[in-house]
Amino acid sequence: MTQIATLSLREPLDSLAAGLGRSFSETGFAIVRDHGIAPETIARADDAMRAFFALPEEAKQAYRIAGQGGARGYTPFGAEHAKDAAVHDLKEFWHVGRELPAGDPLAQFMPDNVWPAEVADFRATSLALFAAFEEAGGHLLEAIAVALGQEPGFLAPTVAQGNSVLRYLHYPPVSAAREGAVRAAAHEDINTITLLLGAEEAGLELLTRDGEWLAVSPPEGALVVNVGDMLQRLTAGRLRSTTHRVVNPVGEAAGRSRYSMPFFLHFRPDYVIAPFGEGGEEPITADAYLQQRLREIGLI
Ligand SMILES: O=C(O)CCC(=O)C(=O)O
Ligand SMILES: [Fe+2]
Repeated sequence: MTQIATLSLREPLDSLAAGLGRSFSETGFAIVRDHGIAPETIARADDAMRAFFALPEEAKQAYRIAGQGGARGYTPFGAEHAKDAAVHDLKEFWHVGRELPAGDPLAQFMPDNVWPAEVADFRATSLALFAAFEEAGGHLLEAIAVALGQEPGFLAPTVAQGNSVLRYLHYPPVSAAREGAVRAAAHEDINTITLLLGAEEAGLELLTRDGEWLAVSPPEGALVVNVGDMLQRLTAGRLRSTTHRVVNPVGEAAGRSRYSMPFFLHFRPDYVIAPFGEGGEEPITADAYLQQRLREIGLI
């Protein structure tokens, strides 16, 4: 039976690399403990996120930014759908991006953040969580580089000033769900790697190589880490970007909201993803690839 490996970020780099490499080539996912993101930082972000989603619909809509593909601020219920899916996902979300210094040329790819005036702690706590995710992600990328037979620092320049996004996700109670719609339809993540907090609340499932859905149930506070399409492309498929979904709860849980916090760690927008290994696809910049994929999911 397929198992998702559980690893500790405090393990020596070689053993972390071996564990991640194996897990990412088998399931595309791993569970990571001791990730170093402070519980207080997570709790504060969780409070800020819940306070925002509890605002009246009109207040939230004020933070929807037209023409940006949901890159920053609020994206309402019913906007995003999985590639080729006929119905929209049952979720609303908020995106926080990197804060760039004034005049940075990468600003052409990365719009400014917006902040909800109604939630005092939102900005500070979100930026603290972004930084903590980025640090944990950097460590994971060192292990991934080693797993790929490279120096630990090999991937660091590819994500320096990367176009990473912190997503606060709210899936409302499903009693009013539309026919056939699920919280998040089967999809693959677009980015390099994803670090997810909050998946203790049931629903996340991955598709195994045998074509079976396997529930992902991390212990309290652990990270779920998965490979995205950009890393799969860079490694010519050696590391797998695995299809996953969030199914609707049944029974008593259907009346409850589900909240989660994925951090989509991205390459620099101008980084050229030139696959190493045999059978890779054409080189393409991370930004061109992102735009292509956002069109497919209805965000631009
Ligand atoms: O909410 C979750 O547990 C997963 C969300 C997800 O897969 C995504 O937003 O890409
Ligand atoms: Fe995902």
